[in-house]
Amino acid sequence: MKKYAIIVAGGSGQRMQSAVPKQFLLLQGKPVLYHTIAAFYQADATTEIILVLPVDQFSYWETLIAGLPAIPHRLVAGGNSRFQSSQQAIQTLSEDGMVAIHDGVRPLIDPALISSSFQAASEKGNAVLAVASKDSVRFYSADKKRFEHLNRDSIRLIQTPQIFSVKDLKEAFMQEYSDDFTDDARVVEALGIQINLVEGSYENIKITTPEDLLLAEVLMK
Ligand SMILES: Nc1ccn([C@@H]2O[C@H](COP(=O)(O)OP(=O)(O)OP(=O)(O)O)[C@@H](O)[C@H]2O)c(=O)n1
Ligand SMILES: C[C@](O)(CO)[C@H](O)COP(=O)(O)O
Repeated sequence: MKKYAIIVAGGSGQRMQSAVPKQFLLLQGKPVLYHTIAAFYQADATTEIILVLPVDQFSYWETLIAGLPAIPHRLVAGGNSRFQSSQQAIQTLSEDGMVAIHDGVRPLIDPALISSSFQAASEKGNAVLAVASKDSVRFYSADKKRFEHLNRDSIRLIQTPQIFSVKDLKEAFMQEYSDDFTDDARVVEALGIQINLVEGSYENIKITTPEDLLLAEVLMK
């Protein structure tokens, strides 16, 4: 089975507010993004890795990785939204197979979890990583105009990678954009396809705000 990994890193990192785009910040002396693609390469070196970056960051990225062990990958230009960034990469897929879409800023993904998730996706049609909430949860009731308690056992926090067939992704990303397309699973689900959640990892954090980088540095040791 042909495997692809689309690593989306086309965002602008507004919540991080760093001078250097967050995907290029260093963890253990290497760019966040390098750790991320290395995990997919380590999971299976035959996976075709597609890296989505803003086009004006292509040359900076090439400079950054020049002295590091080479990991084969190709670059695709990102779009204005995460949906568009995934879409641009999906349009370049030429063979049937399974595709893991993963946030470039989740560098702590475990290669073993990547492999087991590809296996789950090939058996069930798709696989989306998720973890239970460790905190109590409330949701806003627009009717009652207040936050109400929710049983946390009924909640899952969604992570990446999210793995689908090339066929389902190509069809899903022909749909018109909707505001609730906050992840690729929601786009595929909008076709009427059931999403198969698999156990993610609390270490698979997304580097979103400055304290996440400190945590990632500790977890990586
Ligand atoms: N137009 C976009 C927006 C986001 N992403 C990617 O989607 C992942 C998750 O998004 P997030 O953490 O929100 O990154 P940013 O959009 O960069 O951050 P922010 O929302 O704080 O601006 C990131 O790897 C980000 O680069 C992308 O490829 N293209
Ligand atoms: C895809 C994602 O990481 C799943 O948790 C998340 O939805 C990305 O959201 P963001 O607003 O782009 O950070």
